[in-house]
Amino acid sequence: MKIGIVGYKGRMGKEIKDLFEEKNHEFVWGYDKDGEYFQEPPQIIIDFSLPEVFEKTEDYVKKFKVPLIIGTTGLRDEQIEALKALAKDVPVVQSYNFSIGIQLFLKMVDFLKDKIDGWDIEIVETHHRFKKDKPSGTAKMIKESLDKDVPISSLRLGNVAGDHVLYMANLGEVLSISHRALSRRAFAEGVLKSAEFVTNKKNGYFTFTDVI
Ligand SMILES: NC(=O)C1=CN([C@@H]2O[C@H](COP(=O)(O)OP(=O)(O)OC[C@H]3O[C@@H](n4cnc5c(N)ncnc54)[C@H](OP(=O)(O)O)[C@@H]3O)[C@@H](O)[C@H]2O)C=CC1
Ligand SMILES: O=C(O)C1=N[C@H](C(=O)O)C[C@H](O)C1
Repeated sequence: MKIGIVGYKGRMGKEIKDLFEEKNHEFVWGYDKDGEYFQEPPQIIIDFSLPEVFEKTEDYVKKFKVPLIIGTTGLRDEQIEALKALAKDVPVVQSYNFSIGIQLFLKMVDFLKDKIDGWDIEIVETHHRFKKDKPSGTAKMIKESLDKDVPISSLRLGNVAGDHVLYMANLGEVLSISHRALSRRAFAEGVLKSAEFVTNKKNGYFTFTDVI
């Protein structure tokens, strides 16, 4: 397929471009801080950028009338609503984490959440020093799936691709679930799966849970 990437010069943008090209897809369009790269219209747009770029992405998706895969974190409630409105016309896949491991993590949380009443529960996330948002989108997803107001601690260290740990403790024991992305490739592979998933869809709002 012919792909377009918003944030194509960024860490995730480059990883996604490399993976798709390895799989014989073609990068034909991009948007980044210094403007537009245009070779030909894309058949899909992938956005890994910043919340402030969202309205540009929305305009381009409408212009090209193509599916959108969006992994940008820190989106505001009204931007999520705008995505749902967009999904009436084109397929949209939105997730704050495109790794398979975090999907399994969320399933474990779902299994545990009604069995840990009265336990101390905390989330710790660690990311590279360049990450702009805090806490991570994934930590927020984990908190949301617990249905509890749990504290999140954020560490910004070196070049860590993405670590999330959920700690649960009573007076006698500590239980934890931990996920470590060893590189950004894990997220890019989830994006590729999502792109394949939307090819036969006309419209609809999906998360990565729907994809796998
Ligand atoms: N859902 C998931 O699985 C994952 C989500 N993410 C999320 O993806 C997003 C991108 O992460 P990452 O690739 O590390 O970030 P980067 O900062 O490396 O990439 C973002 C890109 O967007 C560019 N940019 C900045 N401002 C603008 C602007 N106004 N208009 C257009 N482009 C702009 C940046 O340019 P410049 O560098 O010059 O500022 C950069 O090239 C983040 O929200 C992150 O949390 C990351 C990994 C996985
Ligand atoms: O910015 C990153 O790098 C990451 N962001 C996502 C998040 O905020 O949860 C996903 C992943 O952990 C990497």
